[in-house]
Amino acid sequence: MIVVLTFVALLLIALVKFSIRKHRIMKYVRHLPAPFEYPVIGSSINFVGRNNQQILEDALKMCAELPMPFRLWFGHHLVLFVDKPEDCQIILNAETCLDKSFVYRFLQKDVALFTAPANVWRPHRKMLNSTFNFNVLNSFIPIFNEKANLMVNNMRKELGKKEFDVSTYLFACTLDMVCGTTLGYNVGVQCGKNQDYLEGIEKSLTMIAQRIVNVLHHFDFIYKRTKTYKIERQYLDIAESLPNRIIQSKKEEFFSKPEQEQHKEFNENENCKTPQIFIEQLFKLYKKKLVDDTMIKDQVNLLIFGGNDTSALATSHAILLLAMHPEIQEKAVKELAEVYEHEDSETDFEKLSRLPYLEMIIKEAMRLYPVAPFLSRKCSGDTQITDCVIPEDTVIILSVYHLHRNKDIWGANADRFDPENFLPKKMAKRHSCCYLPFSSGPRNCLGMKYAYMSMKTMLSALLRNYKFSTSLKMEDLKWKFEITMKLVNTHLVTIEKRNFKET
Ligand code: HEM
Repeated sequence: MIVVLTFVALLLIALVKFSIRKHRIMKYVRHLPAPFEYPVIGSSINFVGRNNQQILEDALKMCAELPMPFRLWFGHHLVLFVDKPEDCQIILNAETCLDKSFVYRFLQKDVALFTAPANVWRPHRKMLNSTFNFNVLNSFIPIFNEKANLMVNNMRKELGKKEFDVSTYLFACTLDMVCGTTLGYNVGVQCGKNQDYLEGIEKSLTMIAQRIVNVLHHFDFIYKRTKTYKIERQYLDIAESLPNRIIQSKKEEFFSKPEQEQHKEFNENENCKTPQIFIEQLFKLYKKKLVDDTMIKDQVNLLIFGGNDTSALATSHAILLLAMHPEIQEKAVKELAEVYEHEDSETDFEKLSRLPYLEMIIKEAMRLYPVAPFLSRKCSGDTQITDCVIPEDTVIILSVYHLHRNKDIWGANADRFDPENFLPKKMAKRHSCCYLPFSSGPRNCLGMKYAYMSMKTMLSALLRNYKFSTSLKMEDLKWKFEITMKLVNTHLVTIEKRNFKET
């Protein structure tokens, strides 16, 4: 009896506290549109029992129907959706919006750059910025070449066969690339090795996404008692044990080197041929006591997760769109023919920089199908945007998907695939925050330049060797939320050998 009474009393206190807080906060945002909501639980009930596809469809529909900014209550969280470039610019650059929202907690990497609270993130970002500078990236090109060539060779077995999911090749290739450049280790996924590692990464991201959309599972004391938690843990263990083992052995290798080599700083002016592996740069920071073991593990694991999933998806979308638009595919191949002598010529930085049309294709693919359709931040202090003051503690969702399809910005044909949208003269007239596939501001994607270089290397190798076709149409495509925006249909294409020299 006492237990029940205590529970009821605590519940009442919590409710009163919540009502006072809600009353205080609502005065800032009451004038904004909102979907239907129930007392106390707000709109969260609308998401209960919905799967990852329905959740994404519901969220996209809600954002299309309600003018932004709009507000909703998700349990005790006030959530504000925005999509105006001016608002995105304010939010992504505000000191008060540098923290990530509560959903990033479910990635369970509290000290990685991607998830860390602003005070932990700030010094780390400063230290890690240089680990992705131009010369370091340039040193990765031999790894990109090797892995992309392997993918082209592996894909040969699909010649003359029926439709296959091209993304399976791209996921294996980007994982080999990102492990090669991050860990300095050949995981050999494209050679059939460590398949469980790739599966572990994919499945754990799926499980984390399922947790995000299941409100009850947000509470650790409930979630940790579920079967889903045990399965997620198993996949995470698989996904992390390989990199953790490699980190350990690389660390021993690094610290057994002579002292002067450990301290050797990367010479930025050297045209380096040896890849500047990310983990070795972290060991140098470790030696200076600027990072510890947990940070190294979290940083590396999340970098591999993030770098692999995003680049593989964006490149798969680009291939699928090119398969749907043969005339654009041919135009891209014409550009490649002006830069490369043969279908198997190696790529280098100079060649990649002479492929503006290919870059416009990648940008257009990410405009229509942004890998991260929503970005989320937590407001740590009142922040003025165009239509309201965002109160402290609000969760902000930037709808990149709607920003990228806004007809006022992209014109009446915003839903069509047209790489010419990215002609410099057209982009010059648009707001600097009209396009956010890599976010913007101080917390933008650290790997943006890396991603463009790796995606261009993969696409240029594939398009020089194969002609892609598909029976899928843009209107057939169905999407689901799995941390990133994934294609339900899968990236089904057929390939024919391309006669590149005759292009
Ligand atoms: C097409 C490929 C990629 C896309 C679309 C992409 C997109 C993004 C986005 C949208 C963010 C911000 C997320 C947020 O604010 O919630 C981000 C952050 C980040 N990305 Fe990427 N990314 C890509 C590839 C990569 C690669 C290849 C790497 C590294 C090898 C990387 C490393 C990072 C890191 C470290 C952050 C956290 C930055 C910070 O908070 O300071 N990304 N990325």
